[in-house]
Amino acid sequence: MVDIDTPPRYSRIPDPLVGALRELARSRRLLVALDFDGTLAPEVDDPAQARALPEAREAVLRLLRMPRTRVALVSGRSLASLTAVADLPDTVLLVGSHGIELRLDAEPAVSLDTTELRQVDVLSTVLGEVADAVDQVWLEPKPAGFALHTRLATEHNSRVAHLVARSEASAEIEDLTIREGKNVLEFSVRSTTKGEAVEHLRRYTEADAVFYAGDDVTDEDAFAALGADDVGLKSGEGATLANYRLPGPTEVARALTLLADLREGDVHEQ
Ligand SMILES: O=P(O)(O)OC[C@H]1O[C@H](O[C@H]2O[C@H](CO)[C@@H](O)[C@H](O)[C@H]2O)[C@H](O)[C@@H](O)[C@@H]1O
Repeated sequence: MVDIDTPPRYSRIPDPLVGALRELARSRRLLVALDFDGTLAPEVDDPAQARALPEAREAVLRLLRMPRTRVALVSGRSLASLTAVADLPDTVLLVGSHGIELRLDAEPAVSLDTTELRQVDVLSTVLGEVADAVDQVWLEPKPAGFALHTRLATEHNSRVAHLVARSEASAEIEDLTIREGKNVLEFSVRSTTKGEAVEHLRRYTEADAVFYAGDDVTDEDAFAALGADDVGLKSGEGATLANYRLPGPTEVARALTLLADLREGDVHEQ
């Protein structure tokens, strides 16, 4: 068994979270569901350059090799983008575009109907005009929509781009899903949430307990889907429904290492 009192490896993890992870590690079937940006990977200006911290990646790889343990990445990124930056074995379950795209032990599939395809075209035009007109604002395409990035724009330009994009896109498309994230406004012609994704993953993996870690507003839907036997961990600042919080990806990586250590001890004892 692991001696979790050994400093300094786990010293930055509060005792209540250590206790909760210890309980979680004893679950028969465990699902570890993780947001990517801001949770496994520190935020960077170019989304293509984001990478999980080495310690987080190592913990994920260890958890992936354990029996009765599944690991899922639950991201707002498109599946293609998530696959590229995550660079993990095929045994990881992937949820992209906030639940629209799934890769669960099989080939990914997402097919938009003709109305949705037309709406994506309209979005491309409307949001493309906003991105072209405002300095340092750019569009990231996704299968069912776009992310309007404003990280490098001035605060004023960012606000203007968000306002104009929101109002013009909503005027063109009824029931458009718009989500605000960190320096990003996300537009999708299909509505799903990370909460629905976690529920789906729970059923799919037949998990008795779920660990979910995330940093952004869209992760709150996932935290809301957790039950009494689950553990929700917020990475960084901001209001949250999660029952635990750590300052950022460095500490999340530490918590994942602890979970892997505890689970390794327990799965071999069971
Ligand atoms: O659900 P996530 O895995 O957290 O994905 C949310 C969005 O992440 C990416 O954008 C964010 O991270 C970028 C890289 O650090 C950063 O430059 C950007 O400002 C952040 O908003 C990604 O590009 C989006 O598609 C995701 O929806």
